[in-house]
Amino acid sequence: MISRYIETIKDCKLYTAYNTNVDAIKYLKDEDVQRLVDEFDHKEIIKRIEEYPRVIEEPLDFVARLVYSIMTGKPAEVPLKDDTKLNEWFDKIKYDEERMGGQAGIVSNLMATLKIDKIIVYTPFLSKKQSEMFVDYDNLLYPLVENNNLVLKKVRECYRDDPTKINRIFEFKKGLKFKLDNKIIVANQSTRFIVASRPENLRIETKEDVKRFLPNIGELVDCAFLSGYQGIKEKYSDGKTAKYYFEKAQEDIKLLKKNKKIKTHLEFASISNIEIRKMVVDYILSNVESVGMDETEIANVLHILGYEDLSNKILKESLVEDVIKGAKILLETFNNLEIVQVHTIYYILFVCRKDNPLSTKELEECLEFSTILASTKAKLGNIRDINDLYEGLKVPHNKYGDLLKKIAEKFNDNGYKVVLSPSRYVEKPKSTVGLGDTISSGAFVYYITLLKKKEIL
Ligand SMILES: Nc1ncnc2c1ncn2[C@@H]1O[C@H](COP(=O)(O)O)[C@@H](O)[C@H]1O
Ligand SMILES: O=P(O)(O)OC[C@H]1O[C@](O)(COP(=O)(O)O)[C@@H](O)[C@@H]1O
Ligand SMILES: [Mg+2]
Repeated sequence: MISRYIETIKDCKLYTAYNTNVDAIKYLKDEDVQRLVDEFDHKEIIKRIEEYPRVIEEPLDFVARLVYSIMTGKPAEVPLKDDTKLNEWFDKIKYDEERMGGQAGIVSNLMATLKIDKIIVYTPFLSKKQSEMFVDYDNLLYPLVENNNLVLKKVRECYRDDPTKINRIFEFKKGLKFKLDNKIIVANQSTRFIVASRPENLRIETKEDVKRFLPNIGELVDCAFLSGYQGIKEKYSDGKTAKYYFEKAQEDIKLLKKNKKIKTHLEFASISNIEIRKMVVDYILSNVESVGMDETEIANVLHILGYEDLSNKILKESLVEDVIKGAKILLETFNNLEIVQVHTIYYILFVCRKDNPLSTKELEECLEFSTILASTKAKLGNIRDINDLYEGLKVPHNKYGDLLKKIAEKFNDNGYKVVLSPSRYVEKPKSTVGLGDTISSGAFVYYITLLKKKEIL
């Protein structure tokens, strides 16, 4: 089974941009969280949770949002104010591990390890340390312009004198316990809380030299996996605005598709700034063929599109029926979209129009492959070799799987194909950061290669 999956994707050629960073990971234990909350007045933490800070401007904001994430069992990402003192406060924490982070970085390493034909990755910051986070395989290349020509080189040979962007990741396990204002808080889910650094001089863009060659890069690949737009700020000190960067990002997609109609995927992320979230929808979602997101993210998009009740219901009740309704709304709203992929703890879902060239069985195969990738990464912490996937395969589908599949099948009507694969849920995951990127890219690459085999690409 695994060898068949790997054989299927081996011809795929992928472009990915924009975000890479170093994830400094702290695996939180009960006593770490207790010590952290005890540094502050518990009543102040509770008050700050109610205020729901959308940027971490001081340590109390961080503690409040982390506690909220633990209480709700929901993954979250909150940007950190670009401030030296605040960074120093976070640097005092002893992290357990450093790893490749960012959608483009994670997807590059995963696909290079799975031995797909070619990955071209572009990222605006590429320090020596960052370049060394990439796996050292010949199928993973970086675009450079030399003597006015586009050249592709191994990423590790392409580093520049750039800063290294470090995100701090706080992983917590189901059952983690601490006391807040005399109440015991227990985590009902294992997940991660991301403190995302937002350096002022990091611009989510393709620099002019490489940008000129995007149509050539598009010709060299079958598809593009794009993400990192959550890192765009509303305003920069040099007067540039989010609008400026979103217009450029939209241009990039058009340039990639100029010479060859490649398929593009947007990987959504948790975007706390509502204006930026709206711009990702207006400029990017409206230009791609595929989108991947988690349950909270689809709820947030629906909110932007004016479906407040459905959005709130998804956030509160997590019903698969509502998520499917939401996915159909996205397909109705955006003609450009051909496939919507949503991942949650219990399932991974594809919703597409009835005329999608892949059969429901083929669509299910894409999802099945991605659940194995997710369970492997959750169990081992990382995928270092194709043979690791046998570990993921040993993890059974979760106990709600049959019920969820039956519900999803009911939505397979005249207009749509709805396909669901239950997750292979790892009870005690080694880590959870990057699982969403792993699932989405696995399903997307598999989808693309099946289209390619049918000569639709
Ligand atoms: N413990 C887990 N076992 C298998 N799959 C898991 C586990 N925890 C999370 N997942 C999957 O990963 C995504 C997370 O996606 P984000 O984009 O990072 O929120 C989750 O929806 C599950 O499908
Ligand atoms: O928003 P940023 O700063 O680009 O960072 C994105 C973050 O999301 C990740 O790519 C993980 O995403 P998922 O857990 O959703 O797969 C981290 O590695 C990274 O720290
Ligand atoms: Mg994600």
